[in-house]
Amino acid sequence: MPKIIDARVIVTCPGRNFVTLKIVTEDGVHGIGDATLNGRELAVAAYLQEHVIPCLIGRDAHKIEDIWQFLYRGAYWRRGPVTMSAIAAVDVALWDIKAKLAGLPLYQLLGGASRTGVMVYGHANGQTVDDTVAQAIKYKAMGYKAIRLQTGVPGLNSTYGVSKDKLFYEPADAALPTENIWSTSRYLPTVPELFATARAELGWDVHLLHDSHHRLTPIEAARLGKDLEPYRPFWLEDVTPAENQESFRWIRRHTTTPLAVGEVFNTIWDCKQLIEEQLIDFIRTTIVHGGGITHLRRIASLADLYNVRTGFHGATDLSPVCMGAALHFDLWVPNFGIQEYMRHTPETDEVFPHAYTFSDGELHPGEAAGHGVEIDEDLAAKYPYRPAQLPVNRLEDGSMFNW
Ligand SMILES: O=C(O)C(=O)C[C@H](O)[C@H](O)CO
Ligand SMILES: [Mg+2]
Repeated sequence: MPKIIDARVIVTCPGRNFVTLKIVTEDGVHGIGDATLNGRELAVAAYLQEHVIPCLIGRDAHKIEDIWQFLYRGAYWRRGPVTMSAIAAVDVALWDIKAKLAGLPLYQLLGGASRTGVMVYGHANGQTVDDTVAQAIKYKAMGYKAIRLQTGVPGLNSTYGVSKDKLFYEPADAALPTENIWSTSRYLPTVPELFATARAELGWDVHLLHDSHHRLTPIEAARLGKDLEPYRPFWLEDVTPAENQESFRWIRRHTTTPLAVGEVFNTIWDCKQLIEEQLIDFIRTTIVHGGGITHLRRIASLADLYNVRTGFHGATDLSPVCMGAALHFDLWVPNFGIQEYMRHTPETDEVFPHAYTFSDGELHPGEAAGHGVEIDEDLAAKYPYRPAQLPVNRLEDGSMFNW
């Protein structure tokens, strides 16, 4: 058996913080998994170091399911983003080892390729509608078949999804949370205007997406969904906070705009009702925050029964290790929808050399054995951890609000 003899956590900050777990077996094979939880990186690192790694030493690396069950079912305190990100890191590192030992790219172990490439969406954003649409035109010229549109809101100093840099977006911008101001009434009219301009300039031969980032009430979300219907969005994302899954019944009653939810979910229990009642069209929970490949397989299989497709989260805070693993999953999963792709900085790409490639609007995980992503530990050590937290939102009268 490939016995686990070592496991360690590597924290590095090549532009932003990433937490990576490396597991090593007796015969020198290693696997890596992403454990990054934006703004809470060291909580996951400590959970791994103090509570998980001691339980891994001496185990058979091939027993992925048993180790997953040990860490999830065996634990009295289950679920939650810290726990499930730690479990995901172990799970992905073990799948990486298994595929390397088999000499196969990971997607082959899942069941083989179901498609030739993974359609991704890029991020066009700008301070104004015209800026955003100009960016979207550039994305289309780069070959993207799907583009997310986010624009500044007149009267608000900053808006979710609008960045200074045009290829990267990093909201965790300070050691203590930056305070932003939010106004739903200022925001709501901007999105239909953005989509009307985008369709006029880009035409209909491209998928358009938008993220409301958990800020609307169900009835406001229903209004926005209806207003966007003429422009046929691919999806409208995270319209309301999803702790209350029943809210989506209200939205569904009013609009045919497809809904995507779930980047903040951690287990199948967070989306069970949404999927079983067919209240959503795309599930966004991804490998690193959802317990790894082993658990995402269960979520995707449940979703498939109800015509819900995958649309994995892929912002810059999900490391190239998560992206690599997600792409193997995407290439295989029967009910694939789309994959988010926000490019990493060149510094990050150098720390995490990877086999995945972009061409013609699609990513491909490559044919390297394992998930195809490595970490250069010497280079990683040159970028020490920097405290950074996500922003918070207040309404114009000072009340705390969802970010
Ligand atoms: O990419 C998205 O859709 C997001 O909503 C990005 C999130 O704000 C980000 O990943 C938080 O860490
Ligand atoms: Mg989102």
